[in-house]
Amino acid sequence: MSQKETYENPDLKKERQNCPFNKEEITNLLDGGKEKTAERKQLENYILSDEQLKDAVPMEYLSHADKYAEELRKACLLMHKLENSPAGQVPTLRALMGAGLGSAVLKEGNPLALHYVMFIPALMGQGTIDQQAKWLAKAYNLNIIGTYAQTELGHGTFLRGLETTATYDPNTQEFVLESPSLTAYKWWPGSLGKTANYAVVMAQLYTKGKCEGTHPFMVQLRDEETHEPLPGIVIGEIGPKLGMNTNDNGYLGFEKFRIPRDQLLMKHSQVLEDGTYVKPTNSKLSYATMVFVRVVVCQDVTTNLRKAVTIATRYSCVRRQSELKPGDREPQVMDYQAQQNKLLPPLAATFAFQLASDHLWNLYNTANNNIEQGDLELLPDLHGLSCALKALCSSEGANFVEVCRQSCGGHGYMACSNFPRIYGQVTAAETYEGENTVLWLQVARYLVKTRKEQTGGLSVKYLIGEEKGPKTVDTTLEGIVHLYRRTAVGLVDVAIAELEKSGRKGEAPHDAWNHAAVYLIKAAQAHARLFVVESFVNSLKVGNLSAPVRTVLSQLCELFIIYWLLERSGELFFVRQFIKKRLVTVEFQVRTLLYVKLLAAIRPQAVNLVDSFDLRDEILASPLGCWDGNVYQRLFDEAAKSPLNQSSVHESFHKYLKPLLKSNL
Ligand SMILES: CC(C)(COP(=O)(O)OP(=O)(O)OC[C@H]1O[C@@H](n2cnc3c(N)ncnc32)[C@H](O)[C@@H]1OP(=O)(O)O)[C@@H](O)C(=O)NCCC(=O)NCCSC(=O)CCCC(=O)O
Ligand SMILES: Cc1cc2nc3c(=O)[nH]c(=O)nc-3n(C[C@H](O)[C@H](O)[C@H](O)COP(=O)(O)OP(=O)(O)OC[C@H]3O[C@@H](n4cnc5c(N)ncnc54)[C@H](O)[C@@H]3O)c2cc1C
Repeated sequence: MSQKETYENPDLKKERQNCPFNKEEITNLLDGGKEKTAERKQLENYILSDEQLKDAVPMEYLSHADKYAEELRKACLLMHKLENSPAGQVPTLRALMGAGLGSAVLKEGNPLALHYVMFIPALMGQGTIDQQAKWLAKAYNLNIIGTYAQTELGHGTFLRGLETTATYDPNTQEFVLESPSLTAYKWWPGSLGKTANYAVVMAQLYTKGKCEGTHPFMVQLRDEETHEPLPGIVIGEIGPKLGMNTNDNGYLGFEKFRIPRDQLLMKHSQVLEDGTYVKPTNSKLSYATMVFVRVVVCQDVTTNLRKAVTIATRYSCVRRQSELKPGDREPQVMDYQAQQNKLLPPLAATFAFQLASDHLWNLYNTANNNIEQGDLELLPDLHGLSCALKALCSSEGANFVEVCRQSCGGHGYMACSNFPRIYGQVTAAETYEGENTVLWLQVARYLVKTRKEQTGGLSVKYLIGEEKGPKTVDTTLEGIVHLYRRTAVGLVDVAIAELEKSGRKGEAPHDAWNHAAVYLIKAAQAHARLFVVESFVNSLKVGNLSAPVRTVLSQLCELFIIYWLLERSGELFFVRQFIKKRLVTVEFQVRTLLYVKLLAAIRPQAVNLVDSFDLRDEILASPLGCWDGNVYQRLFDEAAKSPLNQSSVHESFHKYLKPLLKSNL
């Protein structure tokens, strides 16, 4: 490992003995190759050895404003470090923006994140070549810092309802930006409060008296020298949140603010000098920046989940509690089947989510290249799959992180355990970039359409034609995947039947849709799960894995697939075959037996598996999860940092408590 200490907790030491597989092989697999692992380690050494990037005191003890200033200081320093990075600028940037290395330095959130995650992608995806030539170099050189300002106080989900207007004035060849009401104020964009001086602003485009829908505009918000908001721009920060508190999410209002015509980002649609509007080939192309971020979110949630699982697994092997066998030494809590039931499914999920995210990333790149050439064929499948996996990884991820926290008992509730921050980040992803329920309904729309019209992209091919495959209990991995497929098809058919029933009752399509929402969401979720389990199973068939690694990954795969099936066993009733043959009970019993066996089989490798994630202590940032397992000493050391422990009696005792004690109430 990268950081062997002199001390090693004896229980962890024992866990690490006789590992049947080569941990490095899994590390390389997750990094994308041996060279990538070496590059990552070199980069981590380069960044994490810099004393100026370390926190003098834990962030929790700083004020809201001081936290922001401190994270901004480090974020800027990180940008300077890019120049001499041994890994090169692009890979370094990627590592610094994610939940891995970046979060070791910027624990509370990166005030520059939106610039890289959305502003630059929006310029690239929405700007013409000329516009990119004008702005991109400045953005890459950090001469300007931008954000993506779409959501408003009154509307986030319903983009057609956005109120900010951009009205073309052909006399001056300018757009006039206006926030016509309080609810029209932009509200939420990251980096907007204090950091950004530019933004891609989504506004309703009006020209020749007609509204043409929401479009992206490049807008300067602050003076490039003084950083003061420009006249006509009202700007501020929205205040503390559940997490990500140094991302300075902000608000923004426009008071008849004018920008030149060529600051409408015109790659897909244009407004000519005389005000003539030129339509895009597909009106949803202006939503493309969101698609990109949904893809990235899946990867980020997976990294965060790996951190949570590593912390909880190591701690569970150090922690001894209660009595398993009467009279014996207290066992490691990991030896309770109940604890394995908590921690091994999220451990398996980290692999499942990574493989599915890799698949999505490849689809994104292919689809995006095609779109650049004017071929939009893959767009519906990309939209459907990115919505499905973003919603699935973030919602399951947040639940799993919470289970990891609970599995650490009281100590998991400490801020220093790092669970609050990890949870704050993962649960945010349930809401931003498309609220999950709303995304499930987008997925359902695609599924219903595919099933009814019998045409659709690769991820929904199974909905076309009659399903084939075994109809009885089949305990092979393929057999279980087939069960997932039949469940997904069954749920889509039930949702369609509901829609048709409402239609026959005379309900309008929008009402029928609303009244079938429960079924539609279930169908979308079953579809997303099918995709994840299929990716997991298929990826084990290929690849150059050694036999021991293949064995442990297959066990994790099987465990994960059965775990979900048992969690959702009620949904098996939607498989027609099962209602007739009453096979659900048999399924449930057979699978539970297998599941319990797998818990026991994987338990001895839990620490070795999380070790193979190769997450440095600085990235885990938790006394509970450190490699050496010196949990209690580290918790004590953390407590010593509390400002309340800097004196034996706090001054407030004399001010408040002593008078109360003496008051004879
Ligand atoms: C929910 C929808 C999709 C609804 O849009 P709509 O125009 O009303 O569309 P509809 O009538 O339901 O569907 C019409 C059609 O448009 C398609 N479509 C919808 N979105 C896309 C897309 N992105 N790509 C490709 N196609 C898309 C749909 O599939 C429909 O297709 P169809 O008619 O069925 O063939 C949309 O409004 C939306 O995406 N809302 C979510 C808002 C969101 O994601 N905001 C993100 C703000 S930025 C942020 O949060 C950054 C955080 C980052 C950080 O802090 O790190
Ligand atoms: C940490 C964080 C960072 C963010 N960063 C940015 C940013 O950088 N830029 C930016 O522009 N925005 C940003 N946002 C805003 C974010 O994208 C929106 O909050 C998100 O899209 C959800 O929209 P909303 O807040 O309007 O929720 P609402 O849509 O009001 O959701 C409220 C409830 O209504 C339900 N609902 C809404 N519509 C439907 C429907 N059609 N059918 C069924 N149920 C429905 C939802 O499921 C939810 O339960 C950020 C948000 C957060 C939390």
